[in-house]
Amino acid sequence: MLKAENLTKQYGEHIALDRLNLEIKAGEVYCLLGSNGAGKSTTINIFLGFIPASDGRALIDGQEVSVNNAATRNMVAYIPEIVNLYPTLSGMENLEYFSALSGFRHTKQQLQSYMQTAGLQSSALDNRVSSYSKGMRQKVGIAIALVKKAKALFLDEPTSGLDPHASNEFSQIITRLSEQGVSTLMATHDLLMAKNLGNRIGIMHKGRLRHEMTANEVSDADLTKLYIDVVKEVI
Ligand SMILES: Nc1ncnc2c1ncn2[C@@H]1O[C@H](COP(=O)(O)OP(=O)(O)OP(=O)(O)O)[C@@H](O)[C@H]1O
Repeated sequence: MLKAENLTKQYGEHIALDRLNLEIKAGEVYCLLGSNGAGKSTTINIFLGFIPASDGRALIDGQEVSVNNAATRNMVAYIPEIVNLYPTLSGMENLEYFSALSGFRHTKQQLQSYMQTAGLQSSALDNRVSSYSKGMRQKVGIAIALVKKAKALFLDEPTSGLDPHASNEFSQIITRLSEQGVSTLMATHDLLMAKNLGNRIGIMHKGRLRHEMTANEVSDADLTKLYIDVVKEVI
């Protein structure tokens, strides 16, 4: 579903992403770990078509991503740490707006049911987004992904700053979406979350993917050690 082939991003002399090769199947949750500046957001931003690759290719469902490719953009949803919504509109109005922007027309009832699936309490639907917590904004982000029928989800440190309950709720929703075949690429600093939510884990350092593993082949302690060894360049 998602494929990176020798994906490279260079800023002048600086190589932010160095020949990344990655494949994520339908329904798979892939967690990218790595210290600040490792290249995680760069990878996500290229897949989203926000920035062009300097070399190599990013493919979504066999189609090559480019900054102007509306076809790949329509297949994806993006949830960053703080979901960008219109603060003076309500959650429902935001959902309605983003739904229309993606070319979908839904009844109010359908939109409400997407919000419900995303876990947003019905009493908050008509409140202005400026009053929403981080977790509530993310639920609207999930509802937008549902409305778009996104095939791939890109998450950039989505649970950073969420309380454990909100973070757990978020994981449950991602798991449900993955069971429905949605592929997820998530950048995170949360090793425990990567282990619990991810099917596969990659550790990046200085633009390169240094280690890849399936989540259930590694213990929490081993993952921590591996991570530290990679970022300290012991291995
Ligand atoms: N617009 C830019 N111009 C120059 N260098 C950039 C630009 N954007 C990113 N970089 C560099 O690219 C490298 C990778 O950055 P990236 O944001 O992908 O890292 P990251 O793994 O997401 O880090 P973090 O965990 O801090 O979000 C870093 O060295 C960063 O300084």
